[in-house]
Amino acid sequence: MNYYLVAIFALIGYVLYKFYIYPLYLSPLRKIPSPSVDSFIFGHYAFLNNKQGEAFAHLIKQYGGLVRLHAFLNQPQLLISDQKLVQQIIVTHSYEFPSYFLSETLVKDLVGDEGISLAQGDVHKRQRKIMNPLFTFANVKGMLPIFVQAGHHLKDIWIKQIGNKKEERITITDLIPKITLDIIGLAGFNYEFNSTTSDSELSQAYHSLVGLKVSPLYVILVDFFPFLRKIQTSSTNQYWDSIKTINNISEKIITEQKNATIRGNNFLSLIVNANEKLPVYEQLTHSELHCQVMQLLIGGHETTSTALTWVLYYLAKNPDVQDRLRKEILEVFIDCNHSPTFDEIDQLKYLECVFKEVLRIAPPVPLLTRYNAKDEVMNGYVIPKGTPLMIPIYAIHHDPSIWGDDAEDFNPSRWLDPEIKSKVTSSNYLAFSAGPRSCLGMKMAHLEFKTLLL
Ligand code: HEM
Repeated sequence: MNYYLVAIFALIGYVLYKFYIYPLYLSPLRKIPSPSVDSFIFGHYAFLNNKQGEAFAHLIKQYGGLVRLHAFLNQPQLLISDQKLVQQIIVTHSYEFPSYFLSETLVKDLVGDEGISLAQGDVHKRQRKIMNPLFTFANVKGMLPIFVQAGHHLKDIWIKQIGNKKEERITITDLIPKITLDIIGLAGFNYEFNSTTSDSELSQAYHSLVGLKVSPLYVILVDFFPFLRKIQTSSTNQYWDSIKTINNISEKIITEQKNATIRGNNFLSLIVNANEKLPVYEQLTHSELHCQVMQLLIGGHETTSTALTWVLYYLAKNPDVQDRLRKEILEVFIDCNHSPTFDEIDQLKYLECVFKEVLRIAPPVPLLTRYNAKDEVMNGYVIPKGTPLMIPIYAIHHDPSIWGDDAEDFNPSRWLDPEIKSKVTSSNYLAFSAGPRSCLGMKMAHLEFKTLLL
């Protein structure tokens, strides 16, 4: 009996030490400024769960560029907005700060564990060396007809909705993700989702996967207890069925591209072509290629769709910006039926400002997460290896010390202001991140966004 009691006390003592005493009173991180912890179990989670971007902005203002926060069971994390540290983490010493995922298990299920965003160190360098030269404007220019056609399609559907039903309001949030999914299908791997008219098998599987409602607690617990995903429920069945369908179709797409005698100008074809010319030890393996399909699908459509949705919101709220943009576009495109060329789109300087401004005020990726692979010293504090590090893009993009007192306003003209231009760096404008892990599809997003707005 006494042994049981000792065991129970030892367990309670261990839990108290690991999840309360050590993180809050003994860890070297305790010296870093932090708001008081309001929940023994959830740390700062309740506070951060609500409007996270604004909560981070508030913390930075109050505590500075390096702030300690506590996640579930008080596990410490750092919020880093100090520009020198941001530069070190994502640009100069990027490979010493690998990506951190709240649930690596779920991410691996979803995109596979060999795609570029999960690859680390030398594997990432090798994958990036192959893929980087393919995501250029030269290749993206060839995709312009896909963007133009998608833009016309979107316009036709909206005109029909407004015209027939005489509606004053139409819902735009349903259609934009469908259009960007269709675009990445064609530009990414010559696959027709046709998601505005009918749901293809892949589109159904993809939507059923991303539409799954998963509680944040489940996301955390699944890394500790991966078997939770194997318990048969309607949600886990839907989860595995969708993953299986996506994997089967990705496999079919890759096999088709590999066997094709004439290859197109989509990213997968370009990758397969480049890959074949490399010595075997440098090539992407079959399963690495397989993972890139899901990678492009996820990276390449949710983000652009979010940016397009926000820009339409801000244009609706700011008719003066809308008028100025329309005027600029009409000056270049006198004939509405003329198909825009890359050079014409490139002339539209105010459109460029609108693009940059919407990604500043509403960045589709509002937070970058990393951890330090070895012990570090940051601003004089010792950071034990393995500490989760968060770079709050949204909060940095709303910092008045960089963007001025109107940081909260949608003001594309700020990008014409030489003072603001001189302050913008790769450590404070992070819509596409920066350094070796910066967005691979930035140029595509750029041209796709602008073409759809025309
Ligand atoms: C407005 C649109 C987009 C935004 C704001 C955006 C933003 C980002 C950001 C911030 C990252 C870095 C993530 C991190 O380090 O954790 C990233 C990575 C990535 N993006 Fe994008 N993205 C966009 C569109 C696209 C498109 C269209 C594609 C594909 C065609 C794409 C493919 C990727 C890939 C493959 C990575 C991983 C790169 C690596 O780890 O080396 N993105 N994106």
